[in-house]
Amino acid sequence: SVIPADQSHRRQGGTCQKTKVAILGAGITGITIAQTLANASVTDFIIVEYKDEIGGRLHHENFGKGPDGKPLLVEYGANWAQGLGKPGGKENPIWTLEKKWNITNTPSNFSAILTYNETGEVDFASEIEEYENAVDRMGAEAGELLADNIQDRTMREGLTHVGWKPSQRDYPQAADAVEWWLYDGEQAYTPEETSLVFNAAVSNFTFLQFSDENNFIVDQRGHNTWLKGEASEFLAANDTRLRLNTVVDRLDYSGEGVVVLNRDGSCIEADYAVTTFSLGVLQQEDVVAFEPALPEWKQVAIESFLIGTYTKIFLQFNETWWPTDTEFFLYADPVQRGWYPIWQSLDKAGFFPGSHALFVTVTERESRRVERMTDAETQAEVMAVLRSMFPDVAVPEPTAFQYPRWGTTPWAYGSFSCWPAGTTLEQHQNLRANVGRLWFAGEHTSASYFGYMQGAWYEGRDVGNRLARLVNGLCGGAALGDGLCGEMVRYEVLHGTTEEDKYNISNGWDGSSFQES
Ligand SMILES: Cc1cc2nc3c(=O)[nH]c(=O)nc-3n(C[C@H](O)[C@H](O)[C@H](O)COP(=O)(O)OP(=O)(O)OC[C@H]3O[C@@H](n4cnc5c(N)ncnc54)[C@H](O)[C@@H]3O)c2cc1C
Repeated sequence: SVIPADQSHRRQGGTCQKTKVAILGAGITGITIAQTLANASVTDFIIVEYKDEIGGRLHHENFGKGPDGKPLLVEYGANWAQGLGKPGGKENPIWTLEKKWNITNTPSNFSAILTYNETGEVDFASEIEEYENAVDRMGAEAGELLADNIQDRTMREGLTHVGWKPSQRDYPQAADAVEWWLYDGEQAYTPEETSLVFNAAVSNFTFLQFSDENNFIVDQRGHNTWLKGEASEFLAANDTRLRLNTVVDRLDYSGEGVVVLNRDGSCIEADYAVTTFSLGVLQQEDVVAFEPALPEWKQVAIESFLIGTYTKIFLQFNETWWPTDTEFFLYADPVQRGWYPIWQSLDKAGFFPGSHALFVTVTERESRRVERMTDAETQAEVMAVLRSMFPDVAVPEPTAFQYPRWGTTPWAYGSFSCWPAGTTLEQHQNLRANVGRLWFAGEHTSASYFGYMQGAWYEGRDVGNRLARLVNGLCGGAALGDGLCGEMVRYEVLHGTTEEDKYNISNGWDGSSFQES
């Protein structure tokens, strides 16, 4: 029979360490929760982290050799501060922190782009303009759907409805490439798979509310430097409240608090626990076990939302043989949409001059495919594309070739979340809501900024504030979901938009499906 986590541990002779709040994960969300608690004088917390450092999906690796002979540090995870802010307007909190910790970065110029197909350079810049105009029209329509509580649609339908039909354009492959670059390349999913209302909204919150600027991080200390900086303001060096290299296996919330059982046999008994694990980790069967099993409304929410995979494939050469006066190269494959479409040169002023490096990005299905291939197999495909893009250049073999496999990384199982078509804000709220003393937070719980660093930061601050008020006994008589105090609202039964009496013959419904046989 299954022995409850805390008992099995006691039988091994251990005792659980007691704390008020167990923060599970030391990414942006976890560190921001701890900081918010510390600011509210709640210092009795423990942070448990799988990796050997703070940062989570702010994750870098060494690659090839930089001009100084040392390895180049490249970001496998978040690379752009997106939507910085306008003078006099609201600033993206992430941008504020990047500046505070002097993170080296450079503006990315998305209009510095050359376009290619299998025969070499071909100008299809007009497709970019056409797509961007369609997106403006689509955004206005999505706003009306939201305001009027009209049923959500897919992003594909939204684009079609305003006249963007890639397969009916003069050069469909080019239209596909442009659409992939500006949509899949941002959301890591296709327009067919994703929500019109909520993906239009997430784009507006970041790129209209803040600004449309994207700055690329090139800091050779690593992008996680700002987060480590923030942590250093409330954690001492070697602070025992930060447990690195510790994997959470099981969360038992059957009793008064939450028992966190770790793979190394240690355990923590907390008044409250908050998991900041990615949606990918939560969706994995048995990676983290919950005791008792999560309620139906929570499980359905976890199953409903999407975690995309976004793969940057890095290449380095002995020389820079590609044009140096641009930043991006967009490739329209004759057959396959999303086939090694967007290339970015790193050998540029402000990036890594003299590095002879560039990277190509793929998403979702193509990501899953390259993740299952060997480096050599992927390299052969990548080189074939480069050679068809640059037929007049004797393109040499790379001296270094490397890419992450986010879909199988055991502390992430994917890159960042996205909102599927066919669900509601209430369903998303169920992703956020606590289950008793077990809380949930992360970029995926952000309704307005999912997929972005700012989503993780805002959710961390919100849950940190709620937990601080609960621990400090400040939520007195607050009702469930009341403002910013106390537990979060949840929807145990999600109704569609169609009342039962509308399932009738005038709506084309064969009434017999609801009758007893
Ligand atoms: C490839 C890629 C590109 C991206 N590009 C951008 C970008 O350009 N701009 C942008 O704004 N955002 C970008 N993002 C998104 C951004 O990185 C995330 O939104 C943000 O970092 C998420 O922070 P988090 O704290 O919610 O989650 P995480 O960073 O995933 O933190 C969760 C932590 O939990 C830990 N953990 C997981 N399982 C366990 C376990 N069992 N036990 C203990 N610890 C565990 C993990 O190690 C991790 O440290 C990108 C992400 C990826 C992957």
